Amino acid sequence: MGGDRKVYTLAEVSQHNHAKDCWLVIEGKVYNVTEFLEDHPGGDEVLLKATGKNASDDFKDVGHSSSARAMMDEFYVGDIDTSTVPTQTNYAPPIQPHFEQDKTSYFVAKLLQFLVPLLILGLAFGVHFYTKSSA
Ligand code: HEM
Repeated sequence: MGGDRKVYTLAEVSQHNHAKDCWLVIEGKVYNVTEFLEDHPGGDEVLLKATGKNASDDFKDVGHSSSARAMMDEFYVGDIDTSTVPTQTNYAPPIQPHFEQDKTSYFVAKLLQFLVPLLILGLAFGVHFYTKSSA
């Protein structure tokens, strides 16, 4: 709100990280919640811990009400330069390489585990009958 809509870097916002001067970054916007710390139903501690980073997920995880969202306008001081925020909220599922790999070698190993004892058995029988008939 107000006349000067500013774009801040995360480094700038991060300076305001204590009880007497507390700024938050939520969904691309910068909020000065210093005056709100004492009144926040979730307490000042969580807000102070959410400074210096993208607090969008923290904010969303709580499931804030629409009236909580409406209150935010009051504290809005500007926007964040998103290029200065290291981790975006886009969630990338972890890659599990050992499950995605080619399964051929695993299959061959299983096949051998099954065939080798059979081969040995067959060989033993073969030798047994061969030696018997030739004796
Ligand atoms: C400008 C930003 C924020 C505003 C205006 C705000 C406002 C509120 C309001 C009005 C409530 C009461 C419940 C509701 O209406 O949803 C609430 C609860 C809560 N808030 Fe926030 N909040 C803000 C940011 C945050 C952040 C960044 C966090 C987490 C790091 C947080 C954590 C919580 C928690 C844990 C509660 C639950 C309290 C309880 O149910 O006991 N809030 N907030």
